Amino acid sequence: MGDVEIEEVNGGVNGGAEVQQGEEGLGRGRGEGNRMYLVWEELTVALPNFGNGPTRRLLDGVTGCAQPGRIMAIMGPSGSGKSTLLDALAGRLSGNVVMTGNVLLNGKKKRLDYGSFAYVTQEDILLGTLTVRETITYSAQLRLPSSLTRQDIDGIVEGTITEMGLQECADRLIGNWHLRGISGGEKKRLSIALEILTRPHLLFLDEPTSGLDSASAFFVIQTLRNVGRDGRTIISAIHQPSSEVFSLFDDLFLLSGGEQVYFGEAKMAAKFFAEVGFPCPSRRNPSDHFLRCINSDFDIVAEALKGSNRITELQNTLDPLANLPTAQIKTLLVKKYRSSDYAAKARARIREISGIEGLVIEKKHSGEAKWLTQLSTLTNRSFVNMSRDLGYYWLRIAIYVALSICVGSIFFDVGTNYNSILARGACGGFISGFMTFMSIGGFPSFIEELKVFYRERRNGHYGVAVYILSNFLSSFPFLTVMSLSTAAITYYMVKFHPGISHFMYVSLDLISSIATVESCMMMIASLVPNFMMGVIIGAGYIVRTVTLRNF
Ligand SMILES: Nc1ncnc2c1ncn2[C@@H]1O[C@H](COP(=O)(O)OP(=O)(O)OP(=O)(O)O)[C@@H](O)[C@H]1O
Repeated sequence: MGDVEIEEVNGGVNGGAEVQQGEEGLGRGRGEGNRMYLVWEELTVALPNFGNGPTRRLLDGVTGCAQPGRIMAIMGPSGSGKSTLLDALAGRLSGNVVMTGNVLLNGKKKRLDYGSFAYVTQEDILLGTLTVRETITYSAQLRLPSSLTRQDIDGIVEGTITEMGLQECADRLIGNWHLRGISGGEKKRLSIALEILTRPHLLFLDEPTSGLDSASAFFVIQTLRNVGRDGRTIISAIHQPSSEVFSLFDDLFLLSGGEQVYFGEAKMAAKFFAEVGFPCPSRRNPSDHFLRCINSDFDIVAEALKGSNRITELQNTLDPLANLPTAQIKTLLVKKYRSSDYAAKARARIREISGIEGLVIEKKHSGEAKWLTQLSTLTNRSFVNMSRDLGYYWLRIAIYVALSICVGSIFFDVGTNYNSILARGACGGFISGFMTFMSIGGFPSFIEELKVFYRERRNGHYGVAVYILSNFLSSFPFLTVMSLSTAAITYYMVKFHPGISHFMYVSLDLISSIATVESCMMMIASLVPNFMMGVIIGAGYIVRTVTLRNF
């Protein structure tokens, strides 16, 4: 695939001009500003087994580097450690693994801050109740500088929609458990669009083409390549790209079982394989060939099937791989690579990059949108999500109304004499208790929103405080409607007589009317998960800091 075609497509994206205009608005010209050189040396990630057998190495002393203006593919069979490598570089490893080795950013051993890079995860974590355009617009409002006008932001949003080929589905809902929405491939492209929106200087992508057809995969990687040309550093784990897609990558990092099989220029990988004795047949996709050489997961099956007609037939087509188990091929490749010119070249490149100093690592756009803008955007987004998600509040409101009618019927016109005091107390206790416990009904939707919060927080889109406050504000109208409707119905059924002078009646009636009481209870119930989340995140920070210091 030649560069001519790439230029043509690039020029054809009319949104590109708008994005460029937006970027100038951000004060970033082509190739200017924050350049990120990333080096990793002897990186090992181990999973301690705490007494039950040996420690498992998920990555085994891998070394490589990524440069601005270049796009790197991390390839390998399933389970070879691609996501683990991305997580290790981005400082996102989970707490149960131990990392050793160096990760240098612009020559310094430095942990990547929230907001200094973007990460597109393998799983698409989105709010299903929003449309594609709304999702990108809210994200732009949250992160782009408040100094940009509404038209500038709209221009950037439309440009990104066009770049990712999302025009057709721009006004369709993403979809959730009760709404059929956009396809898996469209969700994937939307996830990428959200992260390239602000043109991050360092971008990690975990399998950005999974679920995409070959044409979409080509356009997505081509867009990333165009983004990279502006001096951005792009690292992407990828599963078996087509030969056209493979040709778009500048560098290749090949992993198998956590071991480094190759690191260097992507176009030289085929030459390396040929030199070791495994040339890529002329009509085979090079990435297919590499993976077939190093995927040893099915050696046992192949051994068991040896001799059968089918496998012999298959073996003939696979020549020269036919007579060697892939575990041996992999070991040979790993050994040969270490002593090869490609490894020497890579080491020289790494030494050169490690010496680069003095480049400032600034945060991406975090904090560039004003706190108040973030608060109003998040509140607005959360309110729209709550009002469109049946499970968040509407189902509960319906249940509360039905319940108030039932309870009101039981205690209908219970009277105001001495004997009704206990009945009124029971009614109040039942309603307030039920309302409090039913708040758990909103949890599944809340958890979905929480996942989006985690993704955005880890990419530095906004802070914890602004999220908690926005969540509280957006839920306020629903809690009020819920409490007042329940109170009003029960109130009417039980028949409150405000003229009665007996203090006991008045106070018990007040409880049974519950407007104030459950409002408070519901608010507390809504605040508790938020508060607990704050505590968990705080504890996470402390544990993470202590763990990192230990390395
Ligand atoms: N935190 C962890 N705890 C336990 N095992 C882990 C952890 N992280 C990764 N692994 C294991 O390490 C191996 C490599 O996982 P990883 O997700 O990096 O592979 P991958 O190459 O990205 O695979 P795929 O292409 O299927 O996504 C897997 O066997 C996985 O189970």
